Amino acid sequence: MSGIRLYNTRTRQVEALVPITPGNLRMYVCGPTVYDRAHLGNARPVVVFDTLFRLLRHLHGAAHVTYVRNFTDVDDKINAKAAETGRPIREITDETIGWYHADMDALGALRPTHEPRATEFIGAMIAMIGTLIEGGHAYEAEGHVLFDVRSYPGYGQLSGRSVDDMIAGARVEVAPYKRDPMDFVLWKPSEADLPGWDSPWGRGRPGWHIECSAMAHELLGDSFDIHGGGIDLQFPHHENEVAQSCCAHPQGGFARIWMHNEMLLVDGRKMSKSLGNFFTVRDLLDQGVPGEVIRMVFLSTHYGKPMDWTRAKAQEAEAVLRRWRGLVAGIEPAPSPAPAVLDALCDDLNTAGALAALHRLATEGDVAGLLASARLMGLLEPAMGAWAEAPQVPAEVAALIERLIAARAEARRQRDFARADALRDAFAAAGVTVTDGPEGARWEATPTFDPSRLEGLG
Ligand SMILES: Nc1ncnc2c1ncn2[C@@H]1O[C@H](COP(=O)(O)OP(=O)(O)OP(=O)(O)O)[C@@H](O)[C@H]1O
Ligand SMILES: [Zn+2]
Repeated sequence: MSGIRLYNTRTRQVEALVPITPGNLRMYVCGPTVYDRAHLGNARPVVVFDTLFRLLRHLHGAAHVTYVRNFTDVDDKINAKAAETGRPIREITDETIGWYHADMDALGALRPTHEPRATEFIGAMIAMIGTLIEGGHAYEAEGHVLFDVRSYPGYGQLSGRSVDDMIAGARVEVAPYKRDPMDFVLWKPSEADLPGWDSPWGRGRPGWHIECSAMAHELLGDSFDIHGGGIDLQFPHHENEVAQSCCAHPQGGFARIWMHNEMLLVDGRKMSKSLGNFFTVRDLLDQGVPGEVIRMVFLSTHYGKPMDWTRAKAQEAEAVLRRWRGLVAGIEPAPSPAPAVLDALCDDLNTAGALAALHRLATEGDVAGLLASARLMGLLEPAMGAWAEAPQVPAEVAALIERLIAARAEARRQRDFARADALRDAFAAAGVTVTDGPEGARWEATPTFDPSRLEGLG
């Protein structure tokens, strides 16, 4: 086997992944800012880097791979949400992290080795900013600390632009306290009503970029193997991370390989909160699209290509997964994944090629190989298959269930609890779960579905 090759945004070529420290592969991926449900675009890097994480664990052993994905839990968008809702920040961030875990678990994403919260690493950020000031790479002005981009000759290398081009092309915030318009904030003052920590520069809070540099350094060291995130973060976020980390720890190289996933688009534009053209992962799950289907749709396009979400893609993925789940029922997985699947994944994470290889295994009847290989990609896991076992409900039975749910609601309104309870018991006997929610009751047929138990109730 040839080992993993990955496209490195920094060098603009495909390179072999050779661990910096044998037996200790390290990956950092920028995680979410936690103030709202993740939209489907936010899930793309999760699935992409989870698939890479699984491949690395397979090749190097689970104990030899460290994957860090942070939570940005100090940010002006979070402050705005707290001001708007009157809720405590910690309550908002805790709730959002809970949602994030539930939604990404549903996509079959493994939890990273470490999920640091930025607020737990403020000390490391302050120390790093201090080092940058001492080294002549940052300066204090009007309670702010700014990074001096002209002090780092490598600035712009990751995104392939010169500082002067960036100034011309980017919307940079001009502020009187900046020496250069490209200089960016490491630390900013906090008014009394905003979260703040004591620092040598007064009570304040960190800028977004220093959060990732400090957490990556604390958990992974001066140099590590892979840094990932969406291509929308390449500039300025990742360019700034490189500048901060390489200037504070010049003995290290920070990230060796930079990997960027392309965007999930809606009508040709990036799905994003600011454009308002988004739907959440939870929306799809609530509509009955299984997490495994969402994962398969992502895997069917190479991470380096833009893609969109369509109903047709979801239906196609669902049909394939249903067929494969039928084929592997009761089968033990082969001891190892098929070489063709591994080769495709090692080739710059060619997930579309790997899925094509899965199709060939299915056609050739190698179901044990299909199962082992699919599981390497986070598909056909037993825990994710409940949806595929759910029986198909004929339209007239579905209509009967809807009528009975309405009848139960009516019985409750009439305080006819005997009738309401009889209907509840009948649903249970028929293997239909009914969940009451804010938008009314939702129902689902379970594997023990037996519509005959509903006869004579309507
Ligand atoms: N449309 C998209 N397609 C793919 N990845 C995306 C998309 N939008 C955001 N991401 C990625 O999601 C991850 C989490 O980002 P974050 O929580 O900062 O959201 P965001 O970029 O602020 O989203 P938005 O732009 O909608 O506000 C990042 O790696 C980012 O690159
Ligand atoms: Zn980051």
